[in-house]
Parts: sequence; structure tokens; C-alpha cells
Amino acid sequence: MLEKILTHKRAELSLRKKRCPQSQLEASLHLAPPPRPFAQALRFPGKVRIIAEIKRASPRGPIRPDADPVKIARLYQRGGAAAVSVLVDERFFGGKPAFLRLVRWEIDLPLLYKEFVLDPYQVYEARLLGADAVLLIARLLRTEELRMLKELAASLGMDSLVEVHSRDDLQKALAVGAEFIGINNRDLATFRVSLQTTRLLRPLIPPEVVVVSASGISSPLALTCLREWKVDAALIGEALMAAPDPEAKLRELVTAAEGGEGGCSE
Ligand SMILES: O=P(O)(O)OC[C@@H](O)[C@@H](O)c1c[nH]c2ccccc12
Repeated sequence: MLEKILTHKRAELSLRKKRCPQSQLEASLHLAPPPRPFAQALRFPGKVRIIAEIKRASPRGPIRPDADPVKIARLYQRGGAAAVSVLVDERFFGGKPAFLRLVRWEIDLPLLYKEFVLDPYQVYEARLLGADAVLLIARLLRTEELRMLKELAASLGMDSLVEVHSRDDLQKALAVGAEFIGINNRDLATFRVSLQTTRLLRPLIPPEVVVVSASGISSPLALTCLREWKVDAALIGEALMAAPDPEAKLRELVTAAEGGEGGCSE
């Protein structure tokens, strides 16, 4: 599946570059709303902050296919999210780049451009749409590519959330000096999810790095564990998007993330 996504993404990119060349994106950057700090908005020792994700579908199928991204963004802001992640991939995740621009007008929270970023073109696009951070998946990029994209994002005022799933990925992230790391509990090739990925990789990350745990987080108990493991933030998509009342679900999770009762029994 991952190969299929990447093949499609490369074809899509070459088409989009023809329609709107990178030079045009670069020339329009002055029109973008100014970038805001993303990673630092998540630092709250003793608490886990929540990055709520707007995700209408996943490669496994539809989640909330007709969801209005603007309405969901408003619910997320009201429900206590610290930041919002917007899926922009259309083919596999039901997103659209335009969602990010619409959400940027609607709410004040920092925004993450959630995409399979392979090319500088996408980093310029992210900024033009109003993103404050971009996702860079270590597994998909060589160390030098990762470094180059991270530096480009920084030069445009954005943070890079470097996503890791293994020790090899983490080594790459640390080699490029990532100060913002996302541990993906889901293996992108097999879709298997385990919170243990966070438990195992967290201690290998230096304390000054802002750490996010992503994927498969759906219960107050999971948040209690993440708090015990000293993770700064949890990135949550499906559990919120699939809930009958996403705002109520978010409030329930925020309460646990800020220090509810009970210990982690994982
Ligand atoms: O819906 P979940 O299980 O809460 O997961 C959210 C997020 O972690 C997931 O959407 C994700 C993590 N890394 C990605 C890379 C590309 C696309 C999507 C993702």
C-alpha cells in the first residue's frame, strides 16, 4: 500500500508542477498568512496536549466522508485541541490542500500540513496555504533529503514534525537535528498499530525535543500512559472523526490528557 501511495503521489506531483510551477508558488509566498510557532505550543510539562486531525478517510476506507473541514475545525477548537492537523492527500485520505486554507481562516490554532512530503514543492505549498508545520516521514526520505526539506521549512518559518516508527528512522531524525519528533504507532507498510512503539522509542529521544505520539490513540487510558511516558502531545484522527460527537469525544480525551485519575497498565 505504501508503494502505491508513493507512486500515485509522484505522478500527482509532476502533474501539479506542470499546472502551477514552483516558481509561481514561490512568487506568491508574500500572500500567505504569517507562520506561528507550532512545536512550542505543545510544551506543557506534566500534561499531554492534543493535536486533532481532520481526516475524512484512510486507505482502509471512509471514516466521515462528507465531513465539512471548517465545521470540524471549529469543534476541535471548542473542544480544547492545542493544534490541528489537516490531511491534504485526496486519493487515499479524502483531503484537499484547500481544506488547510479554509481552516486557517476559521480558527486560531497552529496547523500541520499532513501529507506525504517528497519534494520542496509541497513545502512551498504548505506555507502558501497557511501551514505552521509540515510532516516529514523519515522512512520515505534519505537523510540528506530530510535535512534539505527541514531546512527549507525552517527558512519559511515552519516547524518540521519528523515522523519515526523505528530506531533507524529515529537515527535519521536525530542526525538532522530534529527538535520536533512524531512517533507513529502505526507501521505505514502493514497498518498494524501498537502504543508500545511510543513506549520503546520515547526514552531514546533527548529531553529537549518536543515529542508527539501518533495513531491508534482512542481512549482516556492511552492518554494516561502517554502522560506517564512523558510525551508532549498526542495526534488523534480517527477516534475523533468516527465519533458521533467529535467535540464531546475530544473533551473526554483532553480531560485524561491533562491529568485524570488512574495509572497506565500497559
Ligand atoms: O487516525 P489515527 O489512528 O488517530 O491516526 C492519526 C495520524 O497519526 C495518521 O493519520 C497518520 C500518521 N502518519 C501519517 C502519515 C500520512 C498520513 C496519515 C498519517
